[in-house]
Amino acid sequence: MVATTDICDAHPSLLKTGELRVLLPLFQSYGKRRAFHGPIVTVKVFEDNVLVRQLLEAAAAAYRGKVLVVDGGGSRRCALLGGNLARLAQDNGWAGVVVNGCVRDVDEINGCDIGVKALGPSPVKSEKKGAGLVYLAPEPALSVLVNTCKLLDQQHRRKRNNNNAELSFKIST
Ligand SMILES: O=C([O-])CC(=O)C(=O)O
Ligand SMILES: [Mg+2]
Repeated sequence: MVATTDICDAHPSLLKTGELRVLLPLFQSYGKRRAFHGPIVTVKVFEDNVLVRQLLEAAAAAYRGKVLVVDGGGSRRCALLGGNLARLAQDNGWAGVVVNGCVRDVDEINGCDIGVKALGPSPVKSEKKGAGLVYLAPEPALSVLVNTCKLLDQQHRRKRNNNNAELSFKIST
């Protein structure tokens, strides 16, 4: 595994242009893997984790080794991932999950052989209405290293700019 520090040192120009960006040190580590990496799949939700479950339980070969980025808008009012979802992620071969939001069942998540980064714990479960968006990566070859370093935003931005890559999954309330 390449250290994220070494990636930053090797690419100062990319850091300047913003093509290489690092996570702010806001994330806590959960799960057995503190460091993990992989191409990302991004789901955007707000206080509702139905789409997160749909992705993690899909058992699709295409998701093996990938990192699920859950853009939960930074809400700390409820959890978007818990022990059951973390176990699904592990069993279906995801490398890890990054949650811009909270997790619950922390002891159960810590028993899973995946990496999870999240803002913190919340014991409160989320809504179950199924609102949100899933973004598919237009460049599946673009990998990310998730430790303290992220190419995630870059990929996320490209996806936002590419309408074809944005799949409206299900919006029903
Ligand atoms: O059901 C949820 O919202 C999250 C949860 O507790 C789990 O994954 O175990
Ligand atoms: Mg639970």
